[in-house]
Amino acid sequence: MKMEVWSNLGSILATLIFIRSVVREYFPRELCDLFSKSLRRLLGMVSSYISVVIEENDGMKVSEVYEAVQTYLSARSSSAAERLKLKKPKNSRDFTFSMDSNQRISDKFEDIKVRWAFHSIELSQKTRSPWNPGSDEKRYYELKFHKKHKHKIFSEYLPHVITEGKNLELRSRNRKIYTNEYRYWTSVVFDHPATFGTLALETEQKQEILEDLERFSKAEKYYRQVGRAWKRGYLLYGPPGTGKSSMIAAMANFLDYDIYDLELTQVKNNTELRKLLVATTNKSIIVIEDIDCSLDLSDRKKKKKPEKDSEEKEKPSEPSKPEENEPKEDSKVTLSGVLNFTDGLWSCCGSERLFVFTTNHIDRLDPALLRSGRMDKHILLTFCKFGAFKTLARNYLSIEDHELFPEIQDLMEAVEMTPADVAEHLMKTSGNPTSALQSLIEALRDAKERRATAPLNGSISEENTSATAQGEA
Ligand SMILES: Nc1ncnc2c1ncn2[C@@H]1O[C@H](COP(=O)(O)OP(=O)(O)OP(=O)(O)O)[C@@H](O)[C@H]1O
Ligand SMILES: [Mg+2]
Repeated sequence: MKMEVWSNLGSILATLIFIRSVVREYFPRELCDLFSKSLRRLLGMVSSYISVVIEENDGMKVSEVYEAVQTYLSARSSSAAERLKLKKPKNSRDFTFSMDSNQRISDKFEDIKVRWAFHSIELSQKTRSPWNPGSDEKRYYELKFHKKHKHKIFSEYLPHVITEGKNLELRSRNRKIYTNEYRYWTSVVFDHPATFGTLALETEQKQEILEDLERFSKAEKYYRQVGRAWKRGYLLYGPPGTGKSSMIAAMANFLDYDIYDLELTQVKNNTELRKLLVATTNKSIIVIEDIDCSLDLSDRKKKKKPEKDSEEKEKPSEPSKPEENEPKEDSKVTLSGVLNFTDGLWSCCGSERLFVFTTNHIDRLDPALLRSGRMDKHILLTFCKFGAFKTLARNYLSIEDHELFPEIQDLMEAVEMTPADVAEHLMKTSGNPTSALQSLIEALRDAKERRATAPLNGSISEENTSATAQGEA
């Protein structure tokens, strides 16, 4: 009896599905949709399984969810599916597998078993999407699971699939460095070799920065819990050649983030700046190098206070709120525009982003940029100390120790030399560490001598010498 009911039901459903395909071919779209809806409702009533469909097209672009599901499943399908498609996406380092049409694979989440299927349907001229008339196929993934797991699938499994898929995508693609040309970002593959291993820093400072970055990258829940956008600001400051740009590259390599190198002088006004921000992706470092040079802070201050007598002009201007200084017309990038970019409501339109500003002159920055909470971490990169020198010696000369090290250590305590200049000496004679170290010692001795002969109140200018006496730079 039971068998009979099922077989009758089966033939009714088969008939309905057949009718639907006929309706699709010959009747208006509205009627097809209505019929499909009713059919789905009927199927839902008799089946204890639920199907979720994830379509490729989401209006005018490929759906992000579809892409994440595709990547997630491609990692699983290489072992589970019977027929696969092999491809190498444009932005990817590796070959990837994807399911072929009508292939199915199963997946397990905790103790729940689900089934995925991939479908590709040829579209007739009539049924092509108006958004994408060039596409002659409709592609979608179908997820099937038991009704009783509905809540867990929607609240935990699907978010897990999407996050995992996006992470896999990020890991397999080539990282990029973007720069802005007027209103748009253009990119090239980012393949900078700097890492925290090659960066010459005192061990404690390096450890602190690494821990900070690691904590940030794992703190999504924490940021949500405390009601803050998941972003962090770093201000790297110090003399030229101390490793600010190298550190940004090392950060990107450590976190596996893209870099957006924002050239503020190319941005017309605050509105363009906001558009550029909105166009950046998550998991990225947004960099403004030499912030003191990119933003004409002094000019803004002059604008605010029209006329002063000569005595007043000598005095340093009072720090003031950036909003007060904004020019009336939206004609250029202002400090408040930059602060809104990093801090304002728009800054939370993405997540997992670092904002890194660099400067050689922290004293020239507007206090509004420096106030606590704005740039979360201020990092001073300075002259090479012995700990940092040992990293350079290891990298450039492949040595851990040398009889000349004690003399170098003494000299470095008395003389300031940037890591860039130390590296120059170490590169001079490849394959002969002793003569490279001797060349460095000579330069350090020269600097020490200059300090001894320099007038007491005179300082050796940064521009004229690469190594200066401690405390006089
Ligand atoms: N701390 C460092 N560790 C390793 N290499 C360094 C370090 N600092 C500088 N260098 C070397 O010196 C070169 C210049 O360094 P970098 O461009 O990072 O300096 P910077 O602080 O950004 O200078 P600027 O202020 O002029 O932009 C790099 O190519 C790098 O090889
Ligand atoms: Mg630099």
